Amino acid sequence: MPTPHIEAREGDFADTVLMPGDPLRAQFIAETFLDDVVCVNRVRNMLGFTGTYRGRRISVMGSGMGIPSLSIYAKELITEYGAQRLVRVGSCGAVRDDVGVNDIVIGMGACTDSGVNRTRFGGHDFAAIADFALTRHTVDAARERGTRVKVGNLFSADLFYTPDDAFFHTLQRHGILGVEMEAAGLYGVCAEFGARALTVCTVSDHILKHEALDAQTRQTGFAEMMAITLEGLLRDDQEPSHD
Ligand SMILES: O=P(O)(O)O[C@H]1O[C@H](CO)[C@@H](O)[C@H]1O
Ligand SMILES: O=c1cc[nH]c(=O)[nH]1
Repeated sequence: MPTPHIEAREGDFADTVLMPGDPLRAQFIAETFLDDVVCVNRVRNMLGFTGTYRGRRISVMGSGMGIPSLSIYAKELITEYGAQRLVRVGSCGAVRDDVGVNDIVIGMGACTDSGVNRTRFGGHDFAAIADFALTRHTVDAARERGTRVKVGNLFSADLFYTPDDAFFHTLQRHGILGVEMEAAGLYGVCAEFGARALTVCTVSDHILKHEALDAQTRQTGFAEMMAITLEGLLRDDQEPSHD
């Protein structure tokens, strides 16, 4: 059962795993939002925890940065530990005028410059999309809390330091809500191995306006994103249809 990257034993993970990029954010989420928390992975310091949220067993584990790192963990969580729902809870950069720092965006789809989904999909374009019911339940949870979220396309970049700034204007023109580095990979892995996926991000910086949150806030400052994600999962438990 343990893999080269995860030391947990069978049953240590819940069927639902939250995946921030930052393992210290995973620890913060576990300690802040979950009860009865147990640490289930320390390999490579990619911290993983299992606890309960309002009585519902939930795990949280870092994915690392970028699609290759996330793909290893997501695949193993599904095929070795039985994960059925993987929700990335990340940070992203904005390019649109109407998306600002601290806004919450939900990745209904994710474009990418990565080749991983073509590799797994016979060389063809793969439409990397979130699970619809999970998306709907999270949006409903946000509405009930009075929290505004934007739902649409993310862009999952291989390079954090994009060599050509003009590309950000292309992303803006195409309505991209946020630039991050994992969602398209998560959606591809979950499609291939049969799990349901969603990405919820808090905007940590505006790339074109040169505004940014500091590293500490990216580690511990995303409470509202966590609240709507966790409440969305409880709603999804009550109506788990794949509509
Ligand atoms: O804050 P996280 O969840 O790591 O997400 C974003 O931050 C990292 C880059 O700084 C990338 O992983 C990107 O996707
Ligand atoms: O990947 C990321 C994350 C936050 N901000 C960015 O510009 N890119």
